[in-house]
Amino acid sequence: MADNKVMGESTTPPAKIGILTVSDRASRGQYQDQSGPAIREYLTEVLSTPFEVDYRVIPDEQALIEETLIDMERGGCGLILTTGGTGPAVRDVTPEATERVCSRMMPGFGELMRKVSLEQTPTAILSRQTAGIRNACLIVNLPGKPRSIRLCLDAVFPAIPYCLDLIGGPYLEADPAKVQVFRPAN
Ligand SMILES: Nc1ncnc2c1ncn2[C@@H]1O[C@H](COP(=O)(O)OP(=O)(O)OP(=O)(O)O)[C@@H](O)[C@H]1O
Ligand SMILES: Nc1nc2c(c(=O)[nH]1)N[C@H]1C(S)=C(S)[C@@H](COP(=O)(O)O)O[C@H]1N2
Repeated sequence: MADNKVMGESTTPPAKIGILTVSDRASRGQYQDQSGPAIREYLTEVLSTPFEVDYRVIPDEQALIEETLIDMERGGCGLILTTGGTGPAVRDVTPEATERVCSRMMPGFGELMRKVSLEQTPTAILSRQTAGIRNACLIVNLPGKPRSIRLCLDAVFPAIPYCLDLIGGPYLEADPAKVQVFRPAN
């Protein structure tokens, strides 16, 4: 029994998680990206299963966002968290890129993040953040503001491991003291 557990643990590869910062200015080095590192810090804090990160910073160019999401998914990412480019400005195109590469959308993620964000700031209504599924990969948009990252992830993270189970993605467990993930008993 114990041997099986050790064998199982040693053969399960770490989950691969993409962190994609979409920001013209961060990609040009005009300011340092804080939102991507905030996502990585959050994952490190809450996840109790091993994971590795594919982190990239790119400008708000729809074709490039699509190519990068596809490349991350083909590279084995089972979860991709984007930040930035969800607003109404002309160059904000992350939701469009997400929709283009996904076969199915998961609108509940954006709805819940906007709900909790609106409790803190009225400008949350301006985020068009969404989520969707490409093959066995879940893509979730977060707003660009560094302070939005923890709030939004605290709201939707409980749903992410079970969603990944259902689409054949990587198995994730979280520290229950940090995030209570929900999985039905059967
Ligand atoms: N990834 C980030 N890292 C650090 N600060 C950020 C980041 N994204 C946004 N911000 C901060 O939030 C402010 C407003 O965010 P907003 O979403 O409007 O960014 P933006 O102006 O669209 O970014 P960009 O022009 O670089 O694409 C920015 O001026 C910046 O101070
Ligand atoms: N939690 C939270 N959500 C938020 C914000 C915020 O500060 N906190 N900023 C809003 C603002 S001002 C904008 S314009 C939109 C889109 O931001 P983005 O284009 O950087 O994704 O997210 C909104 N959602």
